[in-house]
Amino acid sequence: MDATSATIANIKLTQNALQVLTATLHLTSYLYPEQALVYDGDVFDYIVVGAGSAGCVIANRLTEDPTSRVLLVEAGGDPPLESSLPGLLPYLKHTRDDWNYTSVYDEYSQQCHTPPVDEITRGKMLGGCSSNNNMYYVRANPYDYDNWANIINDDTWNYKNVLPYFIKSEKLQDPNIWNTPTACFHGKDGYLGVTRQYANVTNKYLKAFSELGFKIVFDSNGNFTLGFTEPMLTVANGTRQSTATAFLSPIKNRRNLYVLKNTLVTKINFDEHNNAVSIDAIKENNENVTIIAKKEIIVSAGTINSAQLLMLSGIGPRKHLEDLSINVISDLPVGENLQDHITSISVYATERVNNSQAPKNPHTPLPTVVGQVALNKSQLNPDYQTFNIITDVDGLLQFCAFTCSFKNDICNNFHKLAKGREIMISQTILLRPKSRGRILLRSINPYEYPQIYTRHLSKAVDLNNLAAYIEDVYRVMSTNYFKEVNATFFSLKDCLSYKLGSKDYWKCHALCLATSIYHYVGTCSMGSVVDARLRVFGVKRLRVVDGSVMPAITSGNINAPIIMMSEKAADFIKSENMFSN
Ligand SMILES: Cc1cc2nc3c(=O)[nH]c(=O)nc-3n(C[C@H](O)[C@H](O)[C@H](O)COP(=O)(O)OP(=O)(O)OC[C@H]3O[C@@H](n4cnc5c(N)ncnc54)[C@H](O)[C@@H]3O)c2cc1C
Repeated sequence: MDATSATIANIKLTQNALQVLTATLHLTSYLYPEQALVYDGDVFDYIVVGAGSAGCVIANRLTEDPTSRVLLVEAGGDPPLESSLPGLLPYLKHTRDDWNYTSVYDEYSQQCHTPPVDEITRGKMLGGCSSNNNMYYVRANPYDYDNWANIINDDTWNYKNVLPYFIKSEKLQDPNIWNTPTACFHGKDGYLGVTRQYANVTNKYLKAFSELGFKIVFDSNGNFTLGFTEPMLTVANGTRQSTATAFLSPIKNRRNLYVLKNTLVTKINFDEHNNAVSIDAIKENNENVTIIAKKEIIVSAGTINSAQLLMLSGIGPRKHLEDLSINVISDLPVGENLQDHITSISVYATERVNNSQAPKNPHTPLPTVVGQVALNKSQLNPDYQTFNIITDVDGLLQFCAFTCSFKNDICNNFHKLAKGREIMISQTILLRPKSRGRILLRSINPYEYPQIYTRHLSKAVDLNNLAAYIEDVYRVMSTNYFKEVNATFFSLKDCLSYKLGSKDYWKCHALCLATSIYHYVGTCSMGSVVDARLRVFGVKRLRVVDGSVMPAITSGNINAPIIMMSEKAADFIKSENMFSN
């Protein structure tokens, strides 16, 4: 068996062992709300569909009013132990807590992967993708929110109006940032625990990037974010702060909160005035139920599933719905405008190390150096982001073979070169892609996965930019530290028909080692599917609140922005329903 196949087999063994442990000992269930007893015809004030990053926040905030009965329905169950422990992150992919979607084959963008399609990991559990994401806490740039305000021609979402909601959600646990001028950008009374990483091993890499002229910033979520630093994380007290842990655990005994797990919502029903009045769902015992919402239904099923559920319910492009004999309630471009952040991987070996190291601490993610870079030095918003993970040969192999599913020959070659060296896995992320994908239903069966056309790098400008950005990071090879340790850059055999360092080489490299970082947004965009208060056009009492409503992807990781949006949406819902009963 080659090194790559052996690594995959080991990961699968460990995954199985962890899943059996969690399932038989119910190791995590005490942390989360109990399964609610809900029956056909039951009535609630609000129904929230999907307990992911957004849904948990909404359910928390709506149940602050003790007179509101809120039902939160989730297709998955409680997050397993390996979700709580940040260091066990690599074991979460391809489990029963992952929707395990794949994209439609595009003959172009995933040719160095096995299989040659996007594997689209999505959390299927309380907390959704916040329970299996990489935990980077990034608010993005003021430019992003001012851009949203321009696109929708409404100041509701400009930076000035969103900043208070980032602060509201946050519980920053970092004594150093509290003593800096950027403290005013942070919150201490929110639910979401946030810490900054401190790892000595990153110092020499930070020094190398600063030698290239990049600023070293201390607080990556302050007012000036361009430069290099160690990341902020949704980790506190050694535990992942998914929205399930942060927003549901502390309120699990609220009497007006009902959480129905392992239940798939299959349709939203409307009355003759186009009011959303109830949901159809299939419970874990396969019982079909219809549950009534007196005030509102909030769809927070994520960028893929919210689009699917709306279309199954008659909200979507008329022609597509009619082709499937779905009665059209509102003709809207649901499923279009799919956006994502694509990264390309570069690998550098630095100093010689003894790779037979002690087991890693399960409470901490791997040390990382993060950069946000604008090629044009007068620009204030970044063109690319780079996560440089410091690891060893085993970490590299796991990342290459399992996390990214690159082909065996690529990973085996990396393995050969990496033995006995410290490794920097550099992910370079195209922050504002021009390529757009879309989602279409495959059938009217709610269990059948939709067709996901990611269309990554389908616009030539995206590949050109990505190639330029990895070339920019490659300059690190010229720094003192990289020279001192005789660093090696792992060039790709598949691209060596081009001269290493040429534009064509970088394009070939960028395309081959391109992989999604799972930041799917945009399929129920503000301005085209929902209004600025996230109400679905053409119907009443129905809102979408999750990543799908972003009109343009933000220039950074999207979990913190989605939590911010949910905090803000909860205020919209409360204020609009204040006097209804
Ligand atoms: C592997 C990975 C790594 C990532 N890393 C980072 C990172 O480091 N930092 C960052 O900021 N972002 C990261 N992201 C992105 C970010 O976590 C997600 O974009 C965000 O969590 C999505 O939130 P959401 O509320 O839109 O949807 P989700 O969190 O996906 O929530 C949707 C929920 O709805 C449920 N659901 C769906 N359909 C139904 C239905 N019909 N009935 C009932 N329930 C349903 C789902 O099971 C899920 O729990 C990552 C994502 C992934 C997958």
